[in-house]
Amino acid sequence: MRRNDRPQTRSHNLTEPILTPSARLSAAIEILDDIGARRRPAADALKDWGLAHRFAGSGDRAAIASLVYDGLRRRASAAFVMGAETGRAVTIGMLRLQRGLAEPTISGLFDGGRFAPEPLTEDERTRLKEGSLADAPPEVAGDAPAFVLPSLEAAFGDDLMEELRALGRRAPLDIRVNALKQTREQAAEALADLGASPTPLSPLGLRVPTGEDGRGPALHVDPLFLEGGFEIQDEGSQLASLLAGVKPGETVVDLCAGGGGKALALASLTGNGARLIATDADPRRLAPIHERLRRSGAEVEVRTPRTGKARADVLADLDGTVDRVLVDAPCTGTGTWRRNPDAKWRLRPGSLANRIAEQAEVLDRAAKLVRPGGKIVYVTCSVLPEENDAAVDGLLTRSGGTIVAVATDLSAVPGLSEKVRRTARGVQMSAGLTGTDGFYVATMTRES
Ligand SMILES: C[S@@+](CC[C@H](N)C(=O)[O-])C[C@H]1O[C@@H](n2cnc3c(N)ncnc32)[C@H](O)[C@@H]1O
Repeated sequence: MRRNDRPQTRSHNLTEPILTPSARLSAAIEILDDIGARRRPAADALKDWGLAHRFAGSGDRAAIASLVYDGLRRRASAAFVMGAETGRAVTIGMLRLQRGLAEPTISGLFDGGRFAPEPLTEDERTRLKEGSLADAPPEVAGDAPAFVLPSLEAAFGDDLMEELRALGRRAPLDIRVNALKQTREQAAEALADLGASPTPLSPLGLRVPTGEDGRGPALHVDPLFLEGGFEIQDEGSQLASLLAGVKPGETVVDLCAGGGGKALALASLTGNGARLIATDADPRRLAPIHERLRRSGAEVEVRTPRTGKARADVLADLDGTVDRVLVDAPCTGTGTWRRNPDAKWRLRPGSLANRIAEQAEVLDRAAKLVRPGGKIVYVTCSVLPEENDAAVDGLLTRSGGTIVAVATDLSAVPGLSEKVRRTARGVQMSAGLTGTDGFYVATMTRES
């Protein structure tokens, strides 16, 4: 159905703004202070602010969220330039570093009027004019937690600063066209009024332009989305699905299926030609998959564990028989900092250690499922070698030689081979090199 033949329920359908740009800045400052003082997730702080300010329109809320997330993207560097870690300092520094506003424009917004932030002080003006990151340490200039810097250096080498800067930018808004419903060209035509254009690497992807403040159209209420014509999925996640190399006729287990992003992609890629079985340790994470399957026409057998510990039972009949096991592992998500900047400041050494233990657990489970000659495809959205090559090495060692690493076939994605970073065991996508989230993919096979 062509777009203009049917009711239009989408586009930038946010309510008229009620707050002035200055009042939105005051709100963002308040929320950033709340996040800092109570160490709470940004989403919770934004929700609470919205509940306490019900008069604000959805357009206001979206703009304030965009300011808060931009502030989090540049939290360390903005604080360095402004010489303070308050919500106000981070917001002012962010307006210059992230949004490229000059001091007079920022001064104009901080006019001290009703609901506006207090006027800039002399010190703030000077810092805005003269402040620089030239003397900032890499973790500050690159806005990353200091404790993961050695891992990031190991991952990126000489490209460290370029990659950190790329991770500090906003992510593009990408969708994966559902090939079970239409071609990419047909979807692009249907979404032409949004300006959707092909993604650089994924043959299934379309990129939807966003506004100056990073806000995009409300795709989740788009008629084509509601008909199952596309899913919102970063290009890197689409590429990881393609690199899984699933072929029609195979029996495939998606061991960490979560809400089903990759399971849906695999069904679409194979034209429902593979036997796909999806499960997850957490039934709540799996729950959205049912509605997504209905919408998309994807055929996936979902096996829901009664509790986390019961998941082994739901797959017990498949041990030693599976052609391909996709392990889209729980990870720190360091490769997704562009879209989830809150996560980098919430990351702790303990949470990294927990994810590494979970990765070993799921890989061991995958090793039991795969048949001799079958493949395990290990995927993370992390750029930390501890969660990537080291996790693969761990399984190879524990398997006593029965599981071996093989090259990941990149031929499904023209142009990727020249762009992607090769590691000892797999391939690493990154914001700097492939322009995607930082997905890692490694392939292993069972020899006997
Ligand atoms: C990266 S997310 C999966 C995302 C999903 N594949 C997608 O594309 O939308 C990782 C998932 O692993 C699950 N998980 C964690 N430990 C697990 C385990 N031991 N066995 C199976 N799943 C596990 C988590 O509940 C989480 O949903």
